[in-house]
Amino acid sequence: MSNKTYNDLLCDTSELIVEATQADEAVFEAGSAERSTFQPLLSELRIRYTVLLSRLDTVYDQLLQPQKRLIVKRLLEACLGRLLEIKHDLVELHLSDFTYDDDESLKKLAVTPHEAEPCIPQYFVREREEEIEKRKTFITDTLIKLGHESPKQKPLVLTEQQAVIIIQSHERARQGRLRGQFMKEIRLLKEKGRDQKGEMTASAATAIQRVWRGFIARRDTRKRKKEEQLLIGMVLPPYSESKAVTRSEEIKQIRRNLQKERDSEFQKALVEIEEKLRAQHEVKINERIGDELRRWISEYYERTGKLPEFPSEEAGGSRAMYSRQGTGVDSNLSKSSPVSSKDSKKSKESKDKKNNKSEDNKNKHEVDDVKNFNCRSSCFLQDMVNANEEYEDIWKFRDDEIQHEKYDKDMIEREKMLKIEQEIRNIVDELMRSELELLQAAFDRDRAHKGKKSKKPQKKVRRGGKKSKKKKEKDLTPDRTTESLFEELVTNGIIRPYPFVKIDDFIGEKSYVGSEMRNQGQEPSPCLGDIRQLIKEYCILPLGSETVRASAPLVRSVLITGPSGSGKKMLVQAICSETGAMLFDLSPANIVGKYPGKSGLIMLIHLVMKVSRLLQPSVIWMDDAEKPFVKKVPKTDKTDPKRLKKDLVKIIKGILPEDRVLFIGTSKTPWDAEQKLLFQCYSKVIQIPRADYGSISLMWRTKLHRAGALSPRLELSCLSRVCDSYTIGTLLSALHSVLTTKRRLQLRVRALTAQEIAVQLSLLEPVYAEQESAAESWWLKTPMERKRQRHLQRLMELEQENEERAAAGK
Ligand SMILES: Nc1ncnc2c1ncn2[C@@H]1O[C@H](COP(=O)(O)OP(=O)(O)OP(=O)(O)O)[C@@H](O)[C@H]1O
Repeated sequence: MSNKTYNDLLCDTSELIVEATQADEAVFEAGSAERSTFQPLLSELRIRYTVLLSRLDTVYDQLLQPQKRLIVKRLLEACLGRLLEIKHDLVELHLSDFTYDDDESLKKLAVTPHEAEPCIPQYFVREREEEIEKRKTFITDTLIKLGHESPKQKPLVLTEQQAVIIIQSHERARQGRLRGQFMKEIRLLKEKGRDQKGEMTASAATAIQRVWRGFIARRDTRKRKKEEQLLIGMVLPPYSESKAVTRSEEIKQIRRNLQKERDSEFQKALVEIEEKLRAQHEVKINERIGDELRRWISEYYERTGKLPEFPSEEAGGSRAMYSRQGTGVDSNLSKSSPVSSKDSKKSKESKDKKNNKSEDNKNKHEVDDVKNFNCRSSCFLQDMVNANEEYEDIWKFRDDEIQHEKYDKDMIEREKMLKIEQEIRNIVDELMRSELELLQAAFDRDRAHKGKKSKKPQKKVRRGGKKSKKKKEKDLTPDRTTESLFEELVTNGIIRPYPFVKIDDFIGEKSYVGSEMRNQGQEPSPCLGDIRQLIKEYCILPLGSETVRASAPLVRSVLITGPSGSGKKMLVQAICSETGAMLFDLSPANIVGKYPGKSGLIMLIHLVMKVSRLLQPSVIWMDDAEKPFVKKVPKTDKTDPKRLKKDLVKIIKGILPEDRVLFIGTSKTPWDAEQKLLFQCYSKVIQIPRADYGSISLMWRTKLHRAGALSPRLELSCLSRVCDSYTIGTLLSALHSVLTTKRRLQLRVRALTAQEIAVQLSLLEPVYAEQESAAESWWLKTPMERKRQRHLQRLMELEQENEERAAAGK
């Protein structure tokens, strides 16, 4: 696709951003309202931002102009951040982590449920490709050095003679088989000839013709039927990448390479233009600012009879001094965002409410809290509006096709001039400050006053005081390089390599009736597709971007639970792969015998916390997460699982918003743990539910199609029905045992049947009803679920009270 395609797409997206942000601001203006009012509004906004995210991702991935890309990235990150904020608002609204899309909103925006699932921006990994590759190679090399991992198998290298011998032997075998077949046919013919005495008659020729024509006609009909079924989507096309898709991927890659070229040209130009401008203007600007300032100070002195106070650099320097003494308040400073002004109003309202202590009002507040909802203020909305306005002002109506999407020199010059002027102003300000101090001292001496203390040192002390409040962790390894710490953790098996898994490979349908059920007052059970979306929203999207992680609602730790084979490990690997994260394995079984003793444990925790920050984004993973908190350790367990019991909370609480570090626990039997301690550690709990019919059916269709084993003879719906108590992992292992190499070769002549898989499945373990009911009753004890139940109960009580009051009034 061409530059024009992506520029047009960006233009359209910009218009959609205006629509979305206006709708968003309207929601903020609504203030506090009933919970039911917010549901469709927030759901619609979530879908809008999801669509925007995927459009902006496409544009950012393919756009060439480097300066335009900077704005697109700002838009992309703001959109991502706002999407996460809305998600957390929806969670607060429903008091459930699962947020089902409103049917009406989907229809209104003409979006399918699949499109309403957020995509993972490609830049998360693409912009760090080299770094990720280097780290992977480092891990593999270290492991090979230690003899843990066998080196990759080298491709088979043959001499010409060896190759000829292999081809010859295969060719001779083929000829032999052909000759054998030929001889067999001759023998059969001879035998037939012996039986049928007499010559072939004309009726025999007709019989042959009839059979042959029938065969041809049936074959053509079958072919036409298949084509028609393919056209209307009743049958899936054979699993092979189409040429058009391959070609479009190639073109995309060419554009990405071109993008890199444009970017390096841009970076080079930034340096060159800055140097040139400095050489031309530095001295002149220096003199101009100096003269201006001196003139202004002397005028001020003449007007007021005293010397002005010079603001510090953080307070804006001489620019702030002009605006403060001149027109009054700086217009920029006074301009506050609609969102924040709303907030201040809201906070004023809430303060007023607090002051009112009458009994009636107290009651009303409680009712308000239960029935009403208030959206949290946004850190991203204003930035998105600003970036979009900037795009509209600078780029929307410009035709860059002529310049082949190269950097804009004038823009760089303007920006660099501003930067240089600011830098010089800071230097001149510093000079002026000392000149003013000298003048003030001389002035005071003249008037026989004691010199006033300047404010600057005082401020310094205060600021220093503030900083010292922050507790600094003791660095136990101050003299070691990151590389040596990295190597140590790899050697000890704490940092582990992981296979590349895409989150979209986690197969599952979404719940299509979720929103409808909620409207009817029932709580729907999520499907596997909803779990995939939740993992994206809580784990992948915040971890991938530094800006988003710093300002979006913080999720420090997640507990993923589910029976064996439900895909817990797969999800952890997908989180790491999609964000290019380092995987630290703190599973009890993995740390047995490593870093022994109390001091060893302190060192282990220190290393994990330090290196995970240095190599961020990082995922700290603990399998069998319930084990540190079990009440009684079985005697057969030699792993000392309680080693980390006391320190886990410390590790998790030590993750700050600016650290792109996520703690993930996975567990098969979370109910074995002491619940209070478990929930102290994990702020979010994701339980993988029993595989639903839709997800199982989708999984069979996808996997069998890929294996080339899908045929009309295979009863897919029957097969999906009998699989309903197995996890996807178990189903896949059954398929794997059925589809041996020999069976694969037979597929063309003997199609796979559901029975074959079902027989294999009967040998494997399903998820037993006891385990399912244990999981269900445990789920009711999770903090979010408890909160939801309390809320529902309070709502019912209030309704009852109202009814009673109404009855008493009558
Ligand atoms: N929804 C799914 N879509 C595709 N593959 C899946 C899905 N769920 C599980 N799998 C596959 O099933 C296999 C087992 O999954 P995994 O090892 O992640 O399960 P687990 O829950 O960690 O099991 P355990 O608790 O026994 O360690 C993996 O090959 C994984 O790819």
